[in-house]
Amino acid sequence: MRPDTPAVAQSTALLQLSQLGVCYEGGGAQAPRWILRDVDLTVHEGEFVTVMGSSGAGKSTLLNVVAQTLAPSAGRILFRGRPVGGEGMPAQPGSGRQIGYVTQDDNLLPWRSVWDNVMFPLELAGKPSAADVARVRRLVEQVGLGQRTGHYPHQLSGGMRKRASLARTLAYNPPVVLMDEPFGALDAETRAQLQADLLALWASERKTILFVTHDINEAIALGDRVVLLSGSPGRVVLERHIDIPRPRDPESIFKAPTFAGHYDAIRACLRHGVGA
Ligand SMILES: Nc1ncnc2c1ncn2[C@@H]1O[C@H](COP(=O)(O)OP(=O)(O)OP(=O)(O)O)[C@@H](O)[C@H]1O
Repeated sequence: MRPDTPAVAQSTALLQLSQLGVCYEGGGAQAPRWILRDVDLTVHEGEFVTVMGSSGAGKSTLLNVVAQTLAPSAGRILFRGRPVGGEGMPAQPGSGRQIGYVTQDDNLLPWRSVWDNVMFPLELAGKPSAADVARVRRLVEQVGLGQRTGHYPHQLSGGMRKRASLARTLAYNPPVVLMDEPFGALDAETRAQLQADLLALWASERKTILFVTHDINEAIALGDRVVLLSGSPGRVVLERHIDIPRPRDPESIFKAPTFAGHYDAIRACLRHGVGA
């Protein structure tokens, strides 16, 4: 298999969101407000989907619903054909092994070393097996923290903290990984390196990824498909298949012959809120 290639054929629907809606109760005299409405989205096994949309379009809300930290007000989510929250599905992310969530904040425990942070979800689930420990050791190497396992979060750079957070999420081997602007606060060089490392991990770990970003270059460089939320309430207004061959180099993605077409279509849609 070529590196940086979706490991599983993208034909099996892993996640199916249909007619999904989220309505927040208004405080005091304020009326309830629909944030998302009629969101239909199918994510396939092994697919890397990047999610874009203007600020407040409901991207984090969408991830929260998929992660089950927030119950939808309408519609439903199927995971491998079964309703999320049903039998065999975890009640919360982290308590089961289906959906991992890398939030905007890394949420590393300051009193635990890198190794102990990464091992934490496995410890919560019981005594980690020798195979688990070996797997985590490999993961920590893969994210480039092999020499930092004894360091504490305050001794790490921003990029290293993101790497530790990613390794911790992958430690319990969830088939789906949700990532909410994980690289937003990093400098360009660190960001490009993390993007490349994430693509390599995605290929080797066979994950299905939903990745929120504000950066069009990042969305194109990483995604098999870019999904754009817009409107009030938010809904999917664009789904654009990214045909740029893999392996991709995020730093030079703009050199790909079809890059400009993708970029312009996404930017136009971000500006005007209609599908291109
Ligand atoms: N608990 C809540 N109660 C009421 N409104 C909320 C709540 N959480 C989020 N919202 C509102 O829902 C809308 C969508 O928020 P969300 O964080 O999903 O947007 P986003 O697209 O991720 O934005 P950003 O790009 O700025 O992170 C916003 O208007 C926000 O104020």
